Amino acid sequence: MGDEDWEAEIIKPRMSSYVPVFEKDRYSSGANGDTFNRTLASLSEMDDGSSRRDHFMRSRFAAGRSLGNRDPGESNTRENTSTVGGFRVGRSFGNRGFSNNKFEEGDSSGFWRESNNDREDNQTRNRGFSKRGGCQDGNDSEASGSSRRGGRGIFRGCCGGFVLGSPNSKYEQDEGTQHTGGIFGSRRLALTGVGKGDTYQSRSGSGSGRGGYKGLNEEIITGSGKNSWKSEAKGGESGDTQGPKVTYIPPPPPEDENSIFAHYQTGINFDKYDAILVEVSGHDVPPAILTFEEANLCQTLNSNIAKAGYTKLTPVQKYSIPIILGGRDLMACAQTGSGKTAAFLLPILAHMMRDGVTASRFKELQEPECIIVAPTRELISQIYLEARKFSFGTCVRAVAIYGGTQLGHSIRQIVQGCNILCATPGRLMDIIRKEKIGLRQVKYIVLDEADRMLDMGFGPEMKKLISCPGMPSKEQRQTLMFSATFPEEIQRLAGEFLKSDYLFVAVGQVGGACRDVQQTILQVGQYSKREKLVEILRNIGDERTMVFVETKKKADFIATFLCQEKISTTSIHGDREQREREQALGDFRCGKCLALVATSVAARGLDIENVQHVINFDLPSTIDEYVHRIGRTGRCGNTGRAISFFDPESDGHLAQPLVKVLSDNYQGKSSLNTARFSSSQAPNPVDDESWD
Ligand SMILES: Nc1ncnc2c1ncn2[C@@H]1O[C@H](COP(=O)(O)OP(=O)(O)OP(=O)(O)O)[C@@H](O)[C@H]1O
Repeated sequence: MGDEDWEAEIIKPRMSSYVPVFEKDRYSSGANGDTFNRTLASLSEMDDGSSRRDHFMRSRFAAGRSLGNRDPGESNTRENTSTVGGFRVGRSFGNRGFSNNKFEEGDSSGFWRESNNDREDNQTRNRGFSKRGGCQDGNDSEASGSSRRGGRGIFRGCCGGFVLGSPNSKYEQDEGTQHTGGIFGSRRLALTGVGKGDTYQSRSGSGSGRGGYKGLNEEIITGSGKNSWKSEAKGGESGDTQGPKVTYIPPPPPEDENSIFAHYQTGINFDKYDAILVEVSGHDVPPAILTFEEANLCQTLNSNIAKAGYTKLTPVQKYSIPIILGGRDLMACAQTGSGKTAAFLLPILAHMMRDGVTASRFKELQEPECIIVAPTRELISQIYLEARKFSFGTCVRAVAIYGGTQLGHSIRQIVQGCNILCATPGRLMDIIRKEKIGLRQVKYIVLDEADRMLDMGFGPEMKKLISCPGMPSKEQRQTLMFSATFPEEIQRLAGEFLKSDYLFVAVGQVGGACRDVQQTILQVGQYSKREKLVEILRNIGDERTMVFVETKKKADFIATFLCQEKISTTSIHGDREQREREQALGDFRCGKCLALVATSVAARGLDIENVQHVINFDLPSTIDEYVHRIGRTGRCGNTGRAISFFDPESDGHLAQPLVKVLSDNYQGKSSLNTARFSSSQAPNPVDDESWD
């Protein structure tokens, strides 16, 4: 594609922008609280197209909020409170050029064009494959569809290598779908070659599988590792109906204080959070706090905060904590890695301490006061660990329940006492349906990554949850929704779930990428991606990298490929057993594997120390997903890098929003919240994934 073609591509109006409703008297604030009046970010500064879109989106937003019995016109008069600071504009677009976010090679498209000779490329690959050896012909039938998982045992015996049933070009096209026999045949090899021992074994004592793949005496009795929330919701794990029965019991997390409070350091840009503009929309906004002391938390909480290494609030915490302490419903949107979890956990815990809840294993029915729902098992697990950390030494007990683990284990965890229930949607509904918990005491519902849950089709389940028998009405409970992106559907949901006087906190640019992540886009054709990936990973050396691909099969394939290239790699995706997923994360966290190949299942929320790089081997189908993925690096003031392979053939629809995200990050506009990119027009990215 020539430059002209490229430009033609990027100006195609494929995505719409979004502006939350901040109209008159808008004033904004930096997270450090000095105030100034600011006129509405001038829409006229924007091009006509975006102004029109923004106008459109504002109407949508107003409509969404009116669902909660609001006067439909109210959104336009909604008070907006903020303080100032404004974005530090120091990342000068002019002076530093693209030093923070790179469009390499500076052609008019701004994208770096890799020299790309497909024929040469294919030849190279041919050589590569034959050199690697281990390639076997055919036998695709073993790989096919539903029999694949049952076939793991068969493949276990394979000695690895790729199965090639076709020339490379065909193979490349099919790698995600056709040759799983080869992929799974080589899975064991992949991780065996990589792992220097099996961390899982040492944790669980079960399974002889190497490097995360299913061991011979694997406990899981399932025809599928894919225990989607849907199957669970139908009783899939309960044993009541047909479906896989999962017996995996996750190893308990370490209980010593050092492990509970283990944390990584905030980065050099942590203090720059203060310069981020914060907007609060709604009436009677409580003033932001500037220090933890101002939150007036009890001594134990303060001590836990100190032990966790938190000395200073992040912007989302400065605003959200007083709002939640004030009993208000909240929707908060803040950049990835900026401390949203503590922003909701701390005030909830403070209330619980004040109200005096006590977990007791002697209660006949456990009735949690707080339910936290998030879309993925790993994220729930992480939130649970945070809850356990902050509630350390208190009478509050947090419990995590999620799919892919034995239902009985979840129930046993609950009956030992449960004040804060952290759950994936499928498992939660299963437990509720089985009447293993009572809902009458629920005072707080937190929907983390709420937009993702909607994307995944959890909307009806979320609605079911709030209308379950016994669940206090929204007037009787506090409902909190958090995310780093903010599509319009979520605003509609907010109208249903939240009280009509809820507050909306937007930190930085809604839907914007974390500014501490240097973004690079490389134009790489499908057939050159693997070579490019290896080249980059070799240059990266010892630094931890997450590689995102589009499909589960491709994740295995690429992980295997990298292992064969002697790059220690593991993979995580929805077709892996939960045990395998946890082992993969564990291996990556502890540095045993330097690369983690993942599908979007790992795009959200995961907080892994020292992930210095994210590589989008395949770009996701939506810009929101892109923002979440690259947010796995550059967390908590640390810097990170994201490199994305852009294939004009398949990623054309992302060109325009990518350009916008990158240029917004550069410019450090003070006109924040002026745009975001709707994911609604893009295909749903979750088809290939299971999320419970
Ligand atoms: N005030 C603070 N001081 C120091 N560290 C903090 C503070 N707040 C949060 N952190 C740490 O920053 C990291 C990121 O926090 P968290 O996972 O809550 O971010 P997030 O905003 O939820 O990210 P994402 O959007 O990706 O889910 C965590 O390791 C957390 O412990």
